[in-house]
Amino acid sequence: MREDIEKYRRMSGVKSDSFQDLEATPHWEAYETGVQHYDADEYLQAVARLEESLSEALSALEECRALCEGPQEDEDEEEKMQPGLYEAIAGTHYIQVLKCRQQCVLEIATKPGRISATEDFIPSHLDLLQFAYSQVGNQTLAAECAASYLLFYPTDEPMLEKMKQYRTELGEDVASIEHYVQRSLMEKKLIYYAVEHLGETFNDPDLWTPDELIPENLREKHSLLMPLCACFSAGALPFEGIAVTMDSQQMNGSQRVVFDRVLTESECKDLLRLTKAAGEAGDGYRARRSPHTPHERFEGLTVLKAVQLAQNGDVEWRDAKLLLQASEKSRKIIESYFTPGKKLHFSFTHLVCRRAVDGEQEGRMDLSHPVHADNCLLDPEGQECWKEPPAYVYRDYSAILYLNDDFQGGGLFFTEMDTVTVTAEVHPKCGRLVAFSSGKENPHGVWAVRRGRRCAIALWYTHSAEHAEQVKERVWWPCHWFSLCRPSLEASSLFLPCPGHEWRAVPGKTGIPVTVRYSKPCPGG
Ligand SMILES: O=C(O)CCC(=O)C(=O)O
Ligand SMILES: [Fe+2]
Repeated sequence: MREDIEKYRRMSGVKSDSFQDLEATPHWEAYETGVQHYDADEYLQAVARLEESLSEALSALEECRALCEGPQEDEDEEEKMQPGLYEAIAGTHYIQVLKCRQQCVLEIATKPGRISATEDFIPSHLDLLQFAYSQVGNQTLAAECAASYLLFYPTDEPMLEKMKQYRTELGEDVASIEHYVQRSLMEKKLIYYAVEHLGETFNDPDLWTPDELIPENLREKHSLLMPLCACFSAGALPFEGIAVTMDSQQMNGSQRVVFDRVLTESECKDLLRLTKAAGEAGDGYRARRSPHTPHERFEGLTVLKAVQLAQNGDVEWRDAKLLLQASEKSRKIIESYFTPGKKLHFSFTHLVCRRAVDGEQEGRMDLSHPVHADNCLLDPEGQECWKEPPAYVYRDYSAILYLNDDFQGGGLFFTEMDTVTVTAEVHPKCGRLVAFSSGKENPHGVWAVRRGRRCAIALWYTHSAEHAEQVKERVWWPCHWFSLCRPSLEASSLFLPCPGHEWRAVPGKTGIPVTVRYSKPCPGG
């Protein structure tokens, strides 16, 4: 259904107000139209709608807070110790009321029908309003919004800078936000006291809570929830000959990059040979059509399947090995470029081809892959991307390593959150690796493949060891397949020996096997 809506949205003459959200609440309705006006540089309309949204949101918040009074249900109650009188009053009742009040901000920041909240909902209103007011020449109100924003983030440099410019024109009316912030801080203080001394737990819904207020042993956990600030500079790459062809700036976005010469022509040829097996025996969609469009056939092969095929003698070992090497090489490049010092695990690896179905290309309006983000559900009207299932929310970085260019169409493109304003395009070719963060900052899609077959290795990475790709971690690969053995692979206790070859693990100091010895090299090794 989402794809259908996206298709209608692309049709000429269809406007955003042709779609009506029957579940919208007053503040959400105002917020979404406010943001749309803001994005269209219509600042006068934007301020009106965002002011309305802010005031509706604050009154929805009051209503929600009022409902926190009265008996509380505690899901964990059974497991807790029976409270004494003091704990009963302080912990079981009062702290529960405070926690409930604190959670209200999540309730109002969650769009009806969604399960996750928009981060920083109230402060982001102030940020947008501050800019919009300054654009319409109302410096006094812009200053008020900046001052209100600073109540949440008192050390925010860009806002402090703006504040300096506005200072002379500053009005006094920041009272409602000041009250909101002060009251919330008092509540947090009490809750964190209960967390430290009464064994309470608390998921702080706000990003702006000052560190000093959070007990030291909880700080790191809180900061993990903060948005990741990735490093944009290329730095030295661990592989020679690889070039950065386009960076975020050249691609008009953030956390986007294109590398060339990651594979040689002959490596592409070998991997394309493997894709033939993907068509015949892969774990894509076999003879069925693409999951995205009936005009294309989609073939896929996972790493585990490639190994199984190699074991059965259906594909060459060295081609299966090349698939693994190429994915590891890409992982290293991307880790060193975007997150130096912070481990990126494989989340999923798929060798995929999209083939135009003969005779069905006339008047195609569809895309080979509709516009989407890789770790959240895009909501173009709301200019949001919901990090909730069925999206793969744990994916942090995405990459596509292209194998060929002998087809028509099939370009990768990035858009704004509206899914229609194209900001950058990447033309696939052998050895070209495009990588980008998997979130809402990078909506992307693939133009229809109108002729021929477009093949690539699609790669997704995660920081979360918990969500690391099971296949690669389960398979014990021969060490000589890599120039450097991967600790995560070495530490694995299951492995898949090459047929007829003996494998032996040599325990390291910690008892974890660190080396793999084998009696004879694997075929193709
Ligand atoms: O093949 C491409 O260029 C992009 C594919 C993609 O975005 C995806 O599979 O999520
Ligand atoms: Fe994608």
